[in-house]
Formats: sequence, structure tokens, C-alpha cells
Amino acid sequence: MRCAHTVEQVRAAESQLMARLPEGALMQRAATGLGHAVAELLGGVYGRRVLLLVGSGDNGGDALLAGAMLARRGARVEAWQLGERWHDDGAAALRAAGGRCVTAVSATATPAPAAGGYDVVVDGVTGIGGRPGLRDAARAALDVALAAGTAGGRPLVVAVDTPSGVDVETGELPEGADHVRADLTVTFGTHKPVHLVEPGASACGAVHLVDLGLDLPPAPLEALQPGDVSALLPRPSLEAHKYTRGVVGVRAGSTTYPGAALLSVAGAASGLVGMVRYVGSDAVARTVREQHPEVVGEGRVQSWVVGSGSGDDAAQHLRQAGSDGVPVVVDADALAHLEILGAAEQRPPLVLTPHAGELARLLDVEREQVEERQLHHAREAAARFGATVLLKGPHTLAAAPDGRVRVTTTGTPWLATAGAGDVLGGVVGALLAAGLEPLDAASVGSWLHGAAATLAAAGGPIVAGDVARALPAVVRGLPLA
Ligand SMILES: NC(=O)C1=CN([C@@H]2O[C@H](COP(=O)(O)OP(=O)(O)OC[C@H]3O[C@@H](n4cnc5c(N)ncnc54)[C@H](OP(=O)(O)O)[C@@H]3O)[C@@H](O)[C@H]2O)[C@@H](O)CC1
Ligand SMILES: Nc1ncnc2c1ncn2[C@@H]1O[C@H](COP(=O)(O)OP(=O)(O)O)[C@@H](O)[C@H]1O
Ligand SMILES: [K+]
Repeated sequence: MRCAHTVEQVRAAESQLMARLPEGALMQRAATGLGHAVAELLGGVYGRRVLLLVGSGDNGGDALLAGAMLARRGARVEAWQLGERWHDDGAAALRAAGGRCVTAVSATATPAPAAGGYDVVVDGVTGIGGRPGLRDAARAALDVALAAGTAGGRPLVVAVDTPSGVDVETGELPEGADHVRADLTVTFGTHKPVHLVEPGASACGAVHLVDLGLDLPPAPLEALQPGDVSALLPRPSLEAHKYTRGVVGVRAGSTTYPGAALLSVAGAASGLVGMVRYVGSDAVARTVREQHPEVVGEGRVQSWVVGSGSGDDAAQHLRQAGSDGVPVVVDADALAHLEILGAAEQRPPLVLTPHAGELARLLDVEREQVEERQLHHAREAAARFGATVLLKGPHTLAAAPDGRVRVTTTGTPWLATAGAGDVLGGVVGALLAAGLEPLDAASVGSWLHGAAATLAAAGGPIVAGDVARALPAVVRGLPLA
């Protein structure tokens, strides 16, 4: 499991460990990891040109000590002091290693870049102690630095712990203010939410974790890894028969949108359960059975998938599915009719699968607000509706009503294609029917769906049906549990 902890949790774990280690040992561990990561990114050290942007806190200290290490190995390292103070031991180490320190850099006194420019700019302005946004001195220095690549282009940017200016706890970007965009972020001890949650995650670039040996509590935010998915995935036992594996019912599609029925069924019928039932108009049901001969009609189910392309029938289908008492995936058109299910305590377990626009309507806010504050809105909806909420997008979030959140790191932008969400609803419904609890079903389903999209796309375009067809291969390729 990849875990992201809060700043408070990180600070508590760090101070516990620091009490047992010699002074400065933890920062040296962080700086050594950072130095190695920069060296690897540059494909060598000797003769490379490195600019450190250094703020007033320990984040700057990490940058200075890593810079000293690179300078000792032959890099040409320069550090710009952006705050009123900086980490004195770090600056002394850099000077002793032959690095150049430029003090008192301000918005009106930004140094001229070194002749020949820089291969890499290391952002040590702020880490977990930073407030969102960049101050003028940092913004001006960054502008100058980004225009000073060695080959006339932009230098690479490595963020220390977090890209400065982003909101570390939420992954939100500062409103109307600047922040660093990194090619690589080297973080320490554990991930922070910004490394996983969009839009901040995109500002981190690739993320490299340096282990510090921290003793950490359970994380409020997690990202499943292949081994986790494999361990959670329901697999048929030797004694299994189709009913013990679970039956999922699909109430999706309509005569206007028959394709949604086909795609929801395709997701549900990718082999994760013993049986799929389809309930809809005769004409659509016939089309479904032509393409999926294994699908049967109405009967007992262990979960329902409702709403994709249901149009005007969505409310009626949701009422009928909800009256069964089994978990329900509520997608698309059905999301507008949640009140039909009665008070929260009377409802069956629900997984709501909105994209940002649908969640905005549910919460009566603008789509942009959801996109800017994804973690906040997913958590708020989960608490308000007493349901697991799968907020779909580039880094889909699965939020449980108890506050736990999982983020999906599989997938590809090629997945942004009509009907992909219908397939996802079917997959999540199948996992619910197979016995997973809602947060596991939502997060495992989303992980498999993203991985199937990446496999099917192989760097090129796909349609929604390709995702469903690639699912069995993804399951087959999981590491053994
Ligand atoms: N603790 C540990 O054991 C370890 C910690 N480690 C490292 O320490 C980092 C945390 O260090 P930290 O606590 O010193 O905070 P940090 O992020 O450097 O910022 C501090 C100061 O910046 C300023 N500032 C604030 N906002 C700003 C803005 N928008 N723009 C510009 N400046 C701004 C503000 O100071 P002010 O100027 O307001 O006085 C604030 O006090 C952590 O991320 C990791 O890299 C590793 O070495 C591993 C061991
Ligand atoms: N930029 C993106 N990168 C990766 N995945 C994306 C991106 N945009 C959308 N997706 C994924 O594509 C799917 C789209 O679903 P949805 O919005 O419901 O579309 P539809 O209603 O057409 O099926 C979701 O699984 C979502 O997470
Ligand atoms: K930083």
C-alpha cells in the first residue's frame, strides 16, 4: 500500500525518531536520498550544473546538504538564499564543498544566472512547513531559473519533499498564486496527500520516496498497489459454484442509450462474479443477450448497478434496486434521485460514481470547485450521503463515509472516452456482489479499470469496450496473493 500521512502525523513520527538519533542525522538521511535521486535523474554528477533555490526552513537545509554532496562529486552547485535566514550548517557544508552561495536574494535583487545555465533547479523553498503560494522573491527567482537551461531550454526541476506553493495536505493549488511544477519530487518518510491527489499530484511530476525509518500510524489516504489488489481480489475456491461467487444485477441503458446497457454489462461480465443479470426493456435486453449470451434475466442478486444511460427510467430502477437491501452502485442518471432511497439509515450500502460535474450537482457547487478541491468534496459527499463516493477523473478518489480515502494511480488519459464510466460501474458492482465491502469494491474496481485501460491503450487510443475486454488479462497479470 502506498500511504499518505498528514503533516501532523509526519511531524510526530519525525520528532519521535529524532529523539533517538544524533542531531542532524535525519536531515542527512533525507539529503543523501535527495542527492542520489538528482544524480540519477541527471545520469551523472561530474560537471553538471545545479541551482538550489533555498527557503528559510529545513526544506532548504535538505537542498543545501544534497547540494554539498553533489559538489563534492564534481557538480557545479550554486545556492540562492530566498528567505531572511537559511540553514547555516547546510550553507557551510556547501561552501566547504566548493559550492557558491548567493545571499539576500529578493524580488528586486535576483542574481544573473551562471553563464552556461543549469541542468537542474532544486526547489528547496518550502516543504511541509510552507503555506500555499510563492512569495515574490521565490517567484522571481524561479522565473529567472526556468529560463536558464543549459541547452537554451528549461532546466529539469526537482522538488524537495513537495513542490513549493502547493497545499501539501489537500493537493489543492493556490488560488491566484504561483507554485512550482516539478519533473521529479523527492519526498521523505512517507507520501503526503499532494503527491497522490490532483491537481497537486500533477505538479509533483514523478515521485520518489526516501525511506527515513519513521514509525507511522494508519494513513488517512492510501493508494492500492498490485499486491494489495491481488490480496483483496475475490477468487473462486475449489468448491465454488456460480451462486457462491455472487450475482450482480444491471439496471442500465434504455432504448435511447442501449450502448450504456452493453458497456455496464461488459464491465460486470468480465469474469469476477458467477452470474450477471440484466433488467431493462425487452428490446435492450435482447441486444444485451446477443452480445453477452451468458447474461440472464431478473432474479436474486447480491448487488445492483443502476443508472448509466437509464434516462427517464433511472428513478424507477433505483427504487426497485434499493428495495432489495443489497449494495447498489449508483451511476449517472440515477445520482439525481438518491432521495428515493429514503433516509440514510434505511438505505442499503451505496457506491456513488459521479464525475466532477455530477458531484457538483449533488453538492450544489460549480464543477470547477470540485475539480480544484477534490479531496474535500469527495469526503464531504461521502459524509453527507452516508455512502462510498467514487469521484472519477485523472486520479479517481474513493471516499468512505468514515473518512478513509483511496486514490487510483492506474489509468491513462486515453480513458477519457464515452462509456468508460459505464464499464467501471459494472466492475464495481461485480466486486460488491463477490463480497467486497464498498470501499474495497470501489478502489479495487477503479484500480483494475485504470490498469485495463493502460494495457488496452498501450500508448494509443481506445474505446470503452476495449477496457472491459482487457480486464481479464489485468487480473491474470496480478502478482500471486
Ligand atoms: N522535521 C524533520 O525531522 C525533517 C524534515 N525534513 C525537511 O524539513 C521540511 C520541513 O521544514 P520546516 O518545518 O522548517 O518547514 P519548511 O517547509 O522548510 O518551510 C519553513 C518556512 O518557510 C517559510 N514559508 C512559509 N510559506 C512560505 C511561502 N509560501 N513562500 C516562501 N516561504 C514560506 C516560513 O518561514 P518565514 O519566512 O515565514 O519565517 C516557514 O516557517 C520538510 O518538508 C523536509 O523537507 C527532512 O530534513 C527530514 C527530516
Ligand atoms: N484525464 C483522465 N485521465 C485518466 N482517466 C480519466 C481521465 N478523464 C476521465 N478518466 C476516467 O474515464 C472514465 C470516464 O467516466 P465518465 O466520466 O463516467 O464517462 P462516461 O459517462 O462517458 O462513461 C472514469 O473512469 C475516469 O476516471
Ligand atoms: K520544496
